[in-house]
This record gives sequence, C-alpha cells and structure tokens, in this order.
Amino acid sequence: MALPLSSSIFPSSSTPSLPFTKTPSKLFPFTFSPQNINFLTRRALPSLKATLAVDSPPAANAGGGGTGRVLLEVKDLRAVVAESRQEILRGVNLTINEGEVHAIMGKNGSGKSTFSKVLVGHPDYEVTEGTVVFKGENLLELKPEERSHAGLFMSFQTPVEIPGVSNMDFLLMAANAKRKKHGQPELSPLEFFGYLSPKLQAVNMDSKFLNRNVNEGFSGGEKKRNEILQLAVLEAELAILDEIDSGLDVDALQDVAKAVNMLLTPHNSILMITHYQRLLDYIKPNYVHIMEDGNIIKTGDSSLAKLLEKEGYKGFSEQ
Ligand SMILES: Nc1ncnc2c1ncn2[C@@H]1O[C@H](COP(=O)(O)OP(=O)(O)OP(=O)(O)O)[C@@H](O)[C@H]1O
Repeated sequence: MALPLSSSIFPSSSTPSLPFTKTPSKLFPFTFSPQNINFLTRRALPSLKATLAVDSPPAANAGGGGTGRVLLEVKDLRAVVAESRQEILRGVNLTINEGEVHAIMGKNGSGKSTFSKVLVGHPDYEVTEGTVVFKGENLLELKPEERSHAGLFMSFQTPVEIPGVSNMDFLLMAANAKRKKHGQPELSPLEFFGYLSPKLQAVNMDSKFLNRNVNEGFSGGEKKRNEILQLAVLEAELAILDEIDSGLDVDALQDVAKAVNMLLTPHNSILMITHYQRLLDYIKPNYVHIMEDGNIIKTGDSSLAKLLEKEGYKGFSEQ
C-alpha cells in the first residue's frame, strides 16, 4: 500500500496520489466518543505495553538538554524554484544537535518556508549546491517519504485536507508505515488507540476529531492541533514547525506549545519558524536565527527575538 505520509508533506497541487481518496477505509469498527474512550484504552493497554516495550521514546526532557550529537547539518545550501529556476536559498548554513530547539525568524518572503520545504523534499524546488546530512545520512538523496521515515516531520502553514480518509485511519496507517519500515510489528487498531489516547490528551483534542476526515472542515486552530497530533504519533526526531502559532487563540497556543514541549527528549529537536516572540515564551529556543534573502544572516539566543520584537528588522538587515 502506498504510504500516506507524503500527503502531510505536500499540501499543494503536487500532493502525490493517495490510495484512498474516495472510499474511506474502515479500519476501525467503532466510533470514538467520551463514552467508549476509557473502555477502549483499558482494553488496548496490556498488549500495547508488550508491543511498545522495546521502542518507547526516552522520558520527556522539557529543558531540551540534548546529547550534543549532530542531528542535522546544512552546508552552503542553495535552491531554486524548479520551474522558473529563480534562486530562493543562497547558501544556508545550519547545524542542529539532538535535543535542541531552533527558531528561524525573518521578514516575509525571506525564504523560511522554502528552506523547510527543501528539507522535506518538496518537488517545487531543486537543490543546486550544498549538502544536507540528517542522522549521518545524505538527506538530499532520500525521497520525501523516506525522509519522513528517517525521522523528519514538517507541519505546514496550511495543513492539507484529505477528503474521504478518516483522521484515525490516516494516523494508524502513518504510524504503521513507519513501524514497518523500522522492522517493528504493526499495531492493531485497538493497540493503536491505546498508543494514541495519551497523545490526544496531551494536545487537548476531542476524540470526535478522530472520526472526521483529515482536516476537512477543521478550523485553523484545530488543524494545527491535528498537525501536532501527527507529530506525536510519528515521534519524529526533527520536527519542522512552520508558523504553528498562526491562527491560534491564546488557549490553543498554550495547548499546542505544551504538547510540543512534552515531545521534546534529549534525542529529538525542533526547528520552528515564527514571526512572533510569543511562541518563544512557551517553547524556549536554544538558538534564534534571522533569515534574509535566502540566507541566515544572524544567530543568537532568545534575546535576539526580544530585540527583534523591540526594534524590527532594520537593525539586522545586511542591505
Ligand atoms: N514555488 C514558488 N514559485 C515562485 N516563487 C516562489 C515559490 N516558492 C517560494 N517563492 C518565492 O520565494 C520567496 C521566499 O518565499 P518563502 O515562502 O520561503 O518566504 P517566507 O520567509 O516563508 O515568507 P513568510 O514569512 O511570508 O511566510 C518569496 O518571494 C516567494 O514568492
């Protein structure tokens, strides 16, 4: 079966065809409601514990103190729009170690989203120069879904809707595709529900959203929560969050930030793109980078974001 993962990677017309666009697969013989959620969780737990015993993630590390090992190394990365050959990225350098949180800020149109899309292998862009090494592997040689299986996750500014596919089926298929790739046994729907349940609570998401089609008719905030749920399910080692704070009310922002913090371990890292300091109050970055004209022109700690908020980009511009 083709993998559903890439549908969360490409929200545009370039979304690869899915094996289940019209007829929702009914993997789950029940609907999710507050009434049956505890029952299902209790039933799922014993077998789930046995299944996950060998591959549970390390305990959460809210401090973000990592191992010091390099997770992602980007060197002199240049990329063009594939169709027009217009150069967008002009020699980006960035190193992210395990357990670190990095924030990229920058004016509209400076290349932030393009950078993240190039990292996940979006077909609209072509890398012309430079290298990207992820977990010691040449990332640029991997197909988008292989990047996902390798532990890269991207949450888009505008998450894609998938008509005809229930959120629950999508999450199960995504999780099992990754498990299969890593030689782990697939989870049954019941086991998966036990695995999913605490993650649902962490994101503070109502179980009724599991029955709905992926992102279809979701509000902007609900889509963002759903993205974080996907991230939690896939347990990515590097999560790229593109403006995860946009369109969120204060409570939703706190929920989403709390969930992201809970996912942080000494082994995984976050690269977040944001325009606003307020997100960084909740998810504390180790490094803040400023991007301009397709390049990172300054790197500092969280005080850089505060300075930016106070003084704008004028003081940082290279031009
Ligand atoms: N597929 C594309 N075709 C044409 N131009 C593109 C394409 N993708 C990006 N660009 C251009 O590249 C530049 C950088 O865009 P990008 O979306 O990366 O900026 P950004 O820093 O994320 O902006 P914002 O903060 O507004 O989201 C923009 O001028 C944009 O129009």
